[in-house]
Amino acid sequence: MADKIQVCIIGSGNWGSAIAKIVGANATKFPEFDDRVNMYVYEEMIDGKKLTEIINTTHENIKYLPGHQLPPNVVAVPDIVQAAATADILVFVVPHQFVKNFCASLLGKIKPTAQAISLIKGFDKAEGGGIDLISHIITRHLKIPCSVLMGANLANEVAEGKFCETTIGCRDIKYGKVLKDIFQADHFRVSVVDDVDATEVCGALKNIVACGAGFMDGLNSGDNAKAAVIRIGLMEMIRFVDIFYPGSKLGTFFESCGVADLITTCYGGRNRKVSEAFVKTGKSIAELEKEMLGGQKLQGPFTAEEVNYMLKNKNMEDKFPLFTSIHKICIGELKATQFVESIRNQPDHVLSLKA
Ligand SMILES: NC(=O)C1=CN([C@@H]2O[C@H](COP(=O)(O)OP(=O)(O)OC[C@H]3O[C@@H](n4cnc5c(N)ncnc54)[C@H](O)[C@@H]3O)[C@@H](O)[C@H]2O)C=CC1
Ligand SMILES: O=C(CO)COP(=O)(O)O
Repeated sequence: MADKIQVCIIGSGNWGSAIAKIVGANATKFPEFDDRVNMYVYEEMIDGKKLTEIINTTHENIKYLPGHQLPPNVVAVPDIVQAAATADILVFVVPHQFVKNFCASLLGKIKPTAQAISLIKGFDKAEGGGIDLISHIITRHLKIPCSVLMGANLANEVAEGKFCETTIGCRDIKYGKVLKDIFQADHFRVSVVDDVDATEVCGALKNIVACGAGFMDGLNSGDNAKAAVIRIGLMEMIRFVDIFYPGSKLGTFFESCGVADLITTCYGGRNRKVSEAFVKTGKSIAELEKEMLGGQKLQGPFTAEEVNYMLKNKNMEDKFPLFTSIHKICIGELKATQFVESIRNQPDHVLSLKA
């Protein structure tokens, strides 16, 4: 057993639970993997019962992915160190605001040979006025390599077995093959690329654009206006990568992590849904997140804030009018009705990214 690859999933929200269905099934299907997959669950009480106990007896995460059976070899563990201690692959899938705390708990407690993969869409503020990629935070804190998996992957649809594609960004081709084995399914098709940073940045930035799409829906501005937000959003995503992650490839935007994720999130995602309600109800985003998402977390407004923190520090807000106005609308500095006006004039930009 000891020579088999052990996988641990860190996180058990909507996406964490959906991906556990695939990872759990693949762990039993391929002989190189240990059957048992530990899933770290942030413990909470539901109707007087521990969520971990509910998952381990009913094999259903009744709070974050109700109505779906997890494979019985996926074992819910409330102690993160115990869950991860012997793992060879650590799958990070928690809302991005919590990742640093989890890394701190794991420091020095994991196998030094372990590898990580982040499914987390978001950034963190870095010292000195910039932003950090989540995979870089994981690598820096835990001193292990970290790949990423990003794509047009609304969790409920993936859990229902509906077809989609995804992108794994991995610098080591041999290891990319192992990751493909543990994540790919008939309905979940994996492409592996080596453009890791751009893959991750796409996943984070599209959540900001989805808020803009939701504002347009809330304003009843029509499909053309929403399409304009998606197009301008894509251009700002490309510009962002071009400026801050030079050497990335334009082709990455045509993978699932790019255009496809942008489209699905702008139509079917939580960020879109809550942003529409924000415009229609006048309630705050935090209030609506609580009311509408049953404990699930929004990433877009935080990401908009993190990106704005960097753009402001670099005096570059005017190069990214869509990202900037979405942030300002989220924090109440700009009215949603001023959204169109704020994105009417787009800056010129000559790309240096190559296919
Ligand atoms: N849900 C989706 O359709 C997709 C989500 N993602 C990304 O995956 C990441 C995780 O998202 P989800 O699994 O959907 O999570 P979620 O949005 O369902 O969030 C709930 C999770 O947060 C945990 N949590 C709540 N409060 C906490 C606290 N104080 N400390 C630590 N953990 C706490 C809960 O235990 C639960 O596991 C995000 O970055 C998201 O953008 C990526 C693709 C699809
Ligand atoms: O990342 C997602 C789909 O790929 C989910 O987006 P939301 O967080 O907006 O639901």
